Amino acid sequence: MTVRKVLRNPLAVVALVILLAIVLASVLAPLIAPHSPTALRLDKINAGPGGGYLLGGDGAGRDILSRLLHAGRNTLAGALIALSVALLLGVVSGLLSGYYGGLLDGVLGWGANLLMALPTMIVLLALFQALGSSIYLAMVAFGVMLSPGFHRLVRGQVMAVKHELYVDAARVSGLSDPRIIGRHVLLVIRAPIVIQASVVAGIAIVVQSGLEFLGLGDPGTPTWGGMLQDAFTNIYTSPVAIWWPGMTIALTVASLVLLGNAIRDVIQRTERPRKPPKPPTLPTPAASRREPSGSVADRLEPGGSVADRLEPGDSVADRLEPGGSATPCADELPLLRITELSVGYPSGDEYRAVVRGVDLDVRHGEVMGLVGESGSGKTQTAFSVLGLLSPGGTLLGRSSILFDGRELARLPEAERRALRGKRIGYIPQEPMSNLDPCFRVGEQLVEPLRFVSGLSKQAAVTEALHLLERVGIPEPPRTFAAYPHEISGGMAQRVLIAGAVSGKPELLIADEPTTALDVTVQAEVLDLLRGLQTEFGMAMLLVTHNFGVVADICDRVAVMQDGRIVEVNDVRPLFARPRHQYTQTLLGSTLEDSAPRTRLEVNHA
Ligand SMILES: Nc1ncnc2c1ncn2[C@@H]1O[C@H](COP(=O)(O)OP(=O)(O)OP(=O)(O)O)[C@@H](O)[C@H]1O
Repeated sequence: MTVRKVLRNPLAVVALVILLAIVLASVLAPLIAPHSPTALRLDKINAGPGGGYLLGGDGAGRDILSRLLHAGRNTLAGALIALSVALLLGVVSGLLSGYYGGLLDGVLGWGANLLMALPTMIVLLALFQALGSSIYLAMVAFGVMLSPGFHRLVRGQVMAVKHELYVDAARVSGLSDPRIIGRHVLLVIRAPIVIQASVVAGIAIVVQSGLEFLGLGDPGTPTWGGMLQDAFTNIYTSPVAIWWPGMTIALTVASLVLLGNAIRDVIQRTERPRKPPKPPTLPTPAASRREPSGSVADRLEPGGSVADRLEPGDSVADRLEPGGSATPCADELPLLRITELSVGYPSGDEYRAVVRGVDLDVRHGEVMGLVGESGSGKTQTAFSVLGLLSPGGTLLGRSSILFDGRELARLPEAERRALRGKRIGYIPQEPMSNLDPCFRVGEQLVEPLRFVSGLSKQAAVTEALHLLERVGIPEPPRTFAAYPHEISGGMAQRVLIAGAVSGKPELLIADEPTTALDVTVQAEVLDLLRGLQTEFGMAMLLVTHNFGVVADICDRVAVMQDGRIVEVNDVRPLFARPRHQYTQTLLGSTLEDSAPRTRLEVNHA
């Protein structure tokens, strides 16, 4: 597909043809060169074209055409060596620096700066002096000297994309760092790498030829630079001879840069195919591992949706049916026990605590709401459980997060990653930004199913289609084959919900899962979440600032203010008799904002 798009650019086609012709002619030199590159004929010294020498003879009476072809092999091989070394060192070190940062970034950055500070030409001349006249060795050294350019470019690009939500989403789904770097990061930054690579290849040819023009390099090996030197020496006797190596070098370098530009343009173009390829067919229920449990549409009978249940005259407390709270017996060990959780970020010489001594239990199979105004620390609490605090964020003091009896606060990253996506699922706030725009929806579901849940490719596709159907996507195969920009926000959130429950987690963390959606879709998504939670028996920690959402879906609720939890209670008594002044104020202000809720009994309780 990319090749076809590149070929639509006429300049790129010309560049490609020239480059291919030069490379092919060089590679096939032993077969197509009319003479040996070293054969001498005294009568052809500085001779013009003719007499079997198509481009004439050089200062020693050798066939210029044959030498030009053989020289191409050596010069292009030298450039390839320099480019490979620069790419390998620069791209790998840039990826590691940008992705991991910290000390590694410091050390690699220092190395890159040191290399950049060295005068390239002088280092290469010293190398020729010390190691002899091998141009290939010089090109290895030149590649090392060029690698900081790639390092800086890649590091900057990685730093720009590594905090994209879809990279976080890949991390939350439990994918390993090498996989995230290779698939979600490297793929996005390949365009600038391509253009830089074409420029570096051109520079390598020019520098190599320059060194040979100065008389360095092996005089016995034909090269374009060596030919330039010979022609320059005889410029008054045979002025045309300098054209051939000069033109060849200029054409090769120009073609490389033009082609690199065209490929970059194609890669960068965000345009997606209008018509997606034939989507996979939905397997029959009999072939599936799980019985499809009916679409959301089936389950949303008239009056059955959350939206339908919200009558303007209803109070929130009324909507909570007696017995709706699934409070397990008190002595059961909770699935998640957070104690004395404090999270701090560096501020000057000390840490500024944004979560301060939070104690919170989430029991097996219950939905725990975490509410509070913006900035109260809800997301930081949830991210502490996921192990995904922003850089600099640290658990302070005696923070403890026990998940199913395991201490997460001190768990090595590899073991934490094994929990994410599998035993702890996550649904983010902004559905669109959490899907990688470069991949089809289906691929983004299949990937964690294969690499986190260990399914075969076919089984993962089957499972992904069933998940899409389960979360109420009307035509799963079509959505499976669509790119994120081709689906609506509500559909994207359903896709992310499908991804979050794909590992059948015991705990689902949802951070404002309905905030970015319009009201009707919000209600459907809440219905879906409740349905999935009941079906899979998952516990859920639901971060929200919306008491309506709490009333609809939560069993218990914890209220956060300024990094602390000020009140925890079952939903019904909390709405009926809020104990803490802050809860009363928050509840009051929420009710004032919302017309249907202004007549709630709790407002006057
Ligand atoms: N990377 C960071 N560096 C420093 N402080 C941060 C960082 N991320 C969050 N904070 C601070 O942590 C506090 C709590 O943020 P958090 O995102 O948990 O709030 P929240 O209750 O989830 O609010 P919202 O609903 O707006 O997301 C805020 O004061 C915020 O400024």
